[in-house]
Amino acid sequence: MTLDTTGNKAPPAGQAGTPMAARAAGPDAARTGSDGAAVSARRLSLVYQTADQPVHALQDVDIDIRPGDFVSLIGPSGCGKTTLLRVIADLEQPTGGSITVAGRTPDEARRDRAYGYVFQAPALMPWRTVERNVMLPLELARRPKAERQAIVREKLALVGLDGFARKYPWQLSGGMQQRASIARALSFAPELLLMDEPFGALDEITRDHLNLALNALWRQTGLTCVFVTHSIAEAVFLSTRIIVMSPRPGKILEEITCDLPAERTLEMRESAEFQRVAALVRAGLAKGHSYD
Ligand SMILES: Nc1ncnc2c1ncn2[C@@H]1O[C@H](COP(=O)(O)OP(=O)(O)OP(=O)(O)O)[C@@H](O)[C@H]1O
Repeated sequence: MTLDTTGNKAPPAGQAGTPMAARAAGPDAARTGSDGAAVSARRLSLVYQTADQPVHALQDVDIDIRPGDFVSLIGPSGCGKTTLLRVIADLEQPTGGSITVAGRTPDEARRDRAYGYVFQAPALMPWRTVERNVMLPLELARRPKAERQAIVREKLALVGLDGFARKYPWQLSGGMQQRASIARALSFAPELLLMDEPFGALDEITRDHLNLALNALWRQTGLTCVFVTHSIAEAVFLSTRIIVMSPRPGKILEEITCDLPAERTLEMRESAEFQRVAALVRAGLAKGHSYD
């Protein structure tokens, strides 16, 4: 199965390639909390202490993300999108409220390698080939060589990079580099994929391709995705739910459901339903601007 634009290829042996419903019911099912949530937060707050004054990056955030959801976080700069992602990933400690990641603390989820994290910049090591970049977390975890090689082959195929394993990052386009960083984030077969504006630096055509490819990957694997973006079109295209945030303090302003069919096509962007959801997101963002 590749991270292609059709989502219709057969999965290689051992890859979780069943449709989401089947995966959720099977032995491979994503682990969830007792309430069934992939991520659950109550009155989550985070105040950064700075030399000037405290920064309320998150205030009283309630969130419930179900397994298999594709949730986008959208909002103006400084509304706490990255902070929320980093709290889920145990990279920041909340100063108030509670959060669980598949029923665990973020610290436990990190130790269990329950999530993969994709940054805006691919952050690949230029002196390592693509396969050795994807392999790095497995090397650090001292996984046996044969196992590492099999996983890397599988993940590179999943993101449509088979044939590029021996290339160096600088020999790849920006979109391909980001595919490699997604493959690396998937190396421990996480149940949750956290992505912080992964396609923000790409040109529009490449971004369209990556959006189609990510939609196919999500449908094929049943991963739960939390995706930060500034683009209304990208949020609507990818998501089952869009969370609109506003700054000072960072808060959730609106949650908008996107009921488009799971398989998204570029043509769908012209549809009345797509436009309707985009208008709701735009209106939500406009409300947030009244904070300025
Ligand atoms: N380490 C830090 N120390 C102090 N303040 C911080 C720190 N990290 C973020 N902030 C502040 O917290 C607020 C939320 O930042 P955050 O990066 O989460 O927002 P964001 O919505 O992701 O913004 P952007 O869209 O620009 O990436 C901002 O006011 C930011 O300046």
